[in-house]
Amino acid sequence: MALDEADMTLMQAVEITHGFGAGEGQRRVLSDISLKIEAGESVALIGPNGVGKTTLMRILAGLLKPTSGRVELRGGEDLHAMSRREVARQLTVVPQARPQVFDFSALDLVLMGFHARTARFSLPSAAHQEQALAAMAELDVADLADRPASVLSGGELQRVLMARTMTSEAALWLLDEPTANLDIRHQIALLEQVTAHCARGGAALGVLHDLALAHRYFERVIILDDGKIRADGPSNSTLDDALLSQVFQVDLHSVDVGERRVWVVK
Ligand SMILES: Nc1ncnc2c1ncn2[C@@H]1O[C@H](COP(=O)(O)OP(=O)(O)OP(=O)(O)O)[C@@H](O)[C@H]1O
Repeated sequence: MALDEADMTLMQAVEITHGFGAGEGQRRVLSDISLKIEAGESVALIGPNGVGKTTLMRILAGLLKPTSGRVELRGGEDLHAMSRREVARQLTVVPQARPQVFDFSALDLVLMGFHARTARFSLPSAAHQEQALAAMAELDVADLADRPASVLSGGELQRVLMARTMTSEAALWLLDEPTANLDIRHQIALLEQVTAHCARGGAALGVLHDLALAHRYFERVIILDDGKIRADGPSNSTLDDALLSQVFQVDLHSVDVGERRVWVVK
């Protein structure tokens, strides 16, 4: 049975505006952001430092309430009125900031991906342990299962958090600079998981600074500049040299290498 449009839309943000601080001193960070993410879409969010990418991701994850505007999940439900557990059934987050991981082992952290669909305080089943270890193996961190999460390196923790995302039942993955701490092999392994997830009918919105990775692994690109959406469309057309040069304020020139595209500074 084909899904109707309401089922295909995993998230819709409507006229999101956000400022930090109160009253006269409030500093506007996001203005009038509207976007929709459909099942199957891989979307990269790019833009210069400090333009509001993480702020937008936190709002879309339900971790920050916008000054005005609304975020709806499947069926038009208001994200900011839902419980964390309900939200976790629909979306999962790899945060930019290193989270507080207490005394959990790396495996415990991955098993938290099952939290939204298991009874509170229940012990993980053998099947869940197996799935968690399989996700860890995909990202080359299975041998770290028993290591305390607090001692993991930045790149190891990043891959463990991604393995947690892979065990979640949530269709929408929100990834804030998921490749930031990773070497090139692990960047590719992680982004291939994103591609596979979207091919299975999931969706992902990922903040990236690497334009070549955005072009290769994401079908759609949103460019955020000065708190506003400057462009939103297929990667091939949105990642335009003139627009990128203007937004990033350096003279960028793209070079095609087979099907891949890289950017050099002129
Ligand atoms: N809690 C806060 N209180 C006040 N200002 C904040 C807060 N969080 C973020 N900001 C400011 O909002 C602006 C946008 O920050 P944000 O982290 O969203 O940018 P970003 O696009 O993700 O940047 P980067 O590429 O450097 O990660 C910045 O100027 C930042 O200093």
